[in-house]
Amino acid sequence: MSAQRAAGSLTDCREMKEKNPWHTPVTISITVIGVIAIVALVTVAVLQNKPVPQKYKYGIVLDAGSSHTALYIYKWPAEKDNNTGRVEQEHSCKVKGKGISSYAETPWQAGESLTECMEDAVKQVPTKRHFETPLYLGATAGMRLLHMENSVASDKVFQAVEKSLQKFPFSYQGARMLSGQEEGAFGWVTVNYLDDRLKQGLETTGALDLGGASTQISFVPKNYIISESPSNSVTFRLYGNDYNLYTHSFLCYGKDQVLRLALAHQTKSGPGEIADPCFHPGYSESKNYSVLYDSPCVSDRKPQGAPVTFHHKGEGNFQQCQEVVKNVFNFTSCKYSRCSFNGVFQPPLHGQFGAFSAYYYVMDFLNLTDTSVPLTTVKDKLAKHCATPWNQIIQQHPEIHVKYLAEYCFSGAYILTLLTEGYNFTSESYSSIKFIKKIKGSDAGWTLGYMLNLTNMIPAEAPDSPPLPHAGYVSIVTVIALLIFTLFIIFLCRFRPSSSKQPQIV
Ligand SMILES: O=P(O)(O)OP(=O)(O)OP(=O)(O)OC[C@H]1O[C@@H](n2cnc3c(O)ncnc32)[C@H](O)[C@@H]1O
Ligand SMILES: [Ca+2]
Repeated sequence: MSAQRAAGSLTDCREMKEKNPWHTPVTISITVIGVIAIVALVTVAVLQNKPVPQKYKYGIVLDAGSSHTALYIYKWPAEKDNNTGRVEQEHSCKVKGKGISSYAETPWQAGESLTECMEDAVKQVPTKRHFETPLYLGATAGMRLLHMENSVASDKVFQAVEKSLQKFPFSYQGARMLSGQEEGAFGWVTVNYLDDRLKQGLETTGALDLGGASTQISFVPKNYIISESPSNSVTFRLYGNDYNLYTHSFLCYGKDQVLRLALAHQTKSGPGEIADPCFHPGYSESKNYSVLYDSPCVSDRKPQGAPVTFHHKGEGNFQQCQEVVKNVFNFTSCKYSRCSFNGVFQPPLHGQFGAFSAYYYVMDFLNLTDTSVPLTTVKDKLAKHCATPWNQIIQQHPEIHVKYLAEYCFSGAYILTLLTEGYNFTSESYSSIKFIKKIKGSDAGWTLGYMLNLTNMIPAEAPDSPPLPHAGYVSIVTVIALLIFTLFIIFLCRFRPSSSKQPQIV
């Protein structure tokens, strides 16, 4: 039946065409107008929704660390700063010289030291964006120690830095000291933001940061209540998910301060010579007692009647070095259900970890960033490195700073002891640590998390579902246009204007 009807209507259409050829002026005009209208509709839709060249906004953060200062420039799409655009690192600049806390006696030099990188930033950020680009400086453990030692001196350093930064055309937002808790938490935010774990609500990665003067551990424990030590708990609501983060910063447990602690332990009785298992055989340097003890981390341990200098000699014995390093930890007291060291609460480790800063520098130099290598092999490799004569080490690595070269054996031993004895990583869980420097082109560290927080760039609630993507939009408009076109042709075919039929009937 339906086939007959279809055949019938085809015949009708043919008959009509024979009687009323399609090329009458009216039909041609209507068809041309229809086609033009549809082409115009599709063109406008495509052009209107075509991605325009991206414009960016910028933000600058200065990381005033204990050993040095670094400047980071971040950028994000200008139209999407309502929490949907991705923030990424555009540029970084390493300030020449030491950290700002080292200018306690000449504070103006702390401000001066930042000039070169700031001038670089002026060139990197497009001029028309300068005035709206926020500029932050955050100081970490070096300034915390200076503040403890001499708060007047630390205030003067901040004033000098502030004066220097305000001279630049950016939107200066202040220079301040971060608490250890903030440093740990923002490092965790950075790592998980860059990995897209927060937006997607995926299981988060813990963050391990090893600086020169302090070290941080931050992770979300599994089914473990942190409330027994509220100072270690930070709660966040990000993209609609709640996070209860454990974080702790150990002041004086950065790699430079621990080296002082370890040396101080070996110079208890103030000898003129120290045979140090953590330095290479053949290493021999004359060092100053007052320089070694010039830090609140060790100042109370200075031996009475010590000579002015001591002779620091390398022995190159990894096992003995580990024993020396263990002495800087206190494992005896713990008033909580469980502790890491020095009586600090720590819940059981959970999940994957990203280890950055000195963790990366040291393990990268030692070729030990591959954590699929068993811990025993790591220790064997480190033992070999420590036993290598100093003159051979210098010859093999002429391009590396001698101070760093001399300390890799010690630093490697410290890192392994901190991870295993300090934080309780086992041979199995050690493989859950990834030694990282950058994630998708941005440096791992607290600065990005700090800026995201201060600019409210991570919303507490998940943003509304994104609008239709460009391709989807164009496809839908094209399909609708084709449908209209088809209906139009059918209409032309079947319902011709009666005025053109009339004369034929007559
Ligand atoms: O977090 P704080 O404690 O304030 O310190 P920082 O921010 O200055 O610390 P960094 O992470 O920059 O560096 C950590 C340590 O690594 C050292 N360091 C930097 N680059 C290194 C490299 O290439 N090899 C070895 N050590 C390096 C540096 O001197 C510090 O002692
Ligand atoms: Ca740091």
